Amino acid sequence: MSLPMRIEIHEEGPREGFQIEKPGFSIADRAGLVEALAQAGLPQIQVASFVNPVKVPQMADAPELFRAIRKQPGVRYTGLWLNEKGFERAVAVPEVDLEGVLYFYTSDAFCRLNNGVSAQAQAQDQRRWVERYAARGVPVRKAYVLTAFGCNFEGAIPQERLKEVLADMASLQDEHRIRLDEVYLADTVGWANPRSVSERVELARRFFPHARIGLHLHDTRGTGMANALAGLQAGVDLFDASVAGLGGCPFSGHAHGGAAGNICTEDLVFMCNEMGLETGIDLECLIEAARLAERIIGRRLDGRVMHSGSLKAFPTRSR
Ligand SMILES: CC(=O)SCCNC(=O)CCNC(=O)[C@H](O)C(C)(C)COP(=O)(O)OP(=O)(O)OC[C@H]1O[C@@H](n2cnc3c(N)ncnc32)[C@H](O)[C@@H]1OP(=O)(O)O
Ligand SMILES: CC(=O)CC(=O)O
Repeated sequence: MSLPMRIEIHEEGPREGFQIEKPGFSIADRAGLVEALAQAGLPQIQVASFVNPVKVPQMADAPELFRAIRKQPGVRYTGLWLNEKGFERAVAVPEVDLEGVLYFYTSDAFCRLNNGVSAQAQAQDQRRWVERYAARGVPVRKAYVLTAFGCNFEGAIPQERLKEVLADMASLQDEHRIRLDEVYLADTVGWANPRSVSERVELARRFFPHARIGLHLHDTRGTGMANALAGLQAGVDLFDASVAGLGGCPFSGHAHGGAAGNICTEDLVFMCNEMGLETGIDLECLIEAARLAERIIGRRLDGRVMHSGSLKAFPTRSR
């Protein structure tokens, strides 16, 4: 398959990144980071989640954060919620660009920890979410399969299990006469490898031939960028990523307690640029945003290009 020429990258850092850092980062700093990311040309930024503040205190001030951001036209500022209470809290904040997203899990154990229900109950509940969103006039175009490759509690997830989940999603789509335009495979805890990425993207395409397949990759075990490349080679043109490689789910059972960040936005943009793939993102401006994230967090972050610099400093290099 030929490489897609234009790649769409959605930024997850303000939500994914800060959900796993210690609580207490100021609204002003986090709003400033969101603004810097928008300035760099990220078309969609996940700002915060509306989850149980007892479980994730880092996100307790999501409404205030959304309100503090000086928004830039054309950028979508999104949020995440996992239950009705969270959705209602998000609806009450007009600054949130609401999108109806469905979440399916292959791993029952992870679903129980993260979402408080079995994977089967969660899948069943997605039917009710379609109705909830319809009642609020929020279109449902997007679905995620979490732990689409593996899970620290259940181990490697067989393709057959992913197939079951995709088949269920496809039947929900038919039952409710909706169209999932974007179907994301999420490697929640870094179990994917380049081969499984190409095989599972292909599998997802068989169930959703008209949808764009997206990838939400974590670089827990160092295969993140190789997995992204495998995605590109399989024709994927839609990625979630996180500035400076921040991120990770606090409920995913990391063996050593460390953050297991998403693939790094500026490293992905750098790779795309060098491969001649268009992202619409200003890399130098994004590197500055990553350095801002590092100053806010107060320790060296995992991104590579933010430390090495891009190749802009070498103007005579022939390509
Ligand atoms: C892969 C990823 O990175 S996903 C993002 C990372 N993961 C998460 O953020 C998961 C966080 N988990 C949660 O928010 C929760 O466990 C949920 C939403 C899944 C389920 O919530 P539970 O805590 O089991 O809800 P439950 O219905 O038992 O409510 C317990 C209390 O929390 C409150 N609560 C529950 N959800 C929310 C919410 N979204 N916002 C505010 N308060 C909430 C309830 O009102 C209740 O309060 P009370 O005791 O004063 O009555
Ligand atoms: C929504 C997510 O955060 C997805 C994941 O990491 O599995």
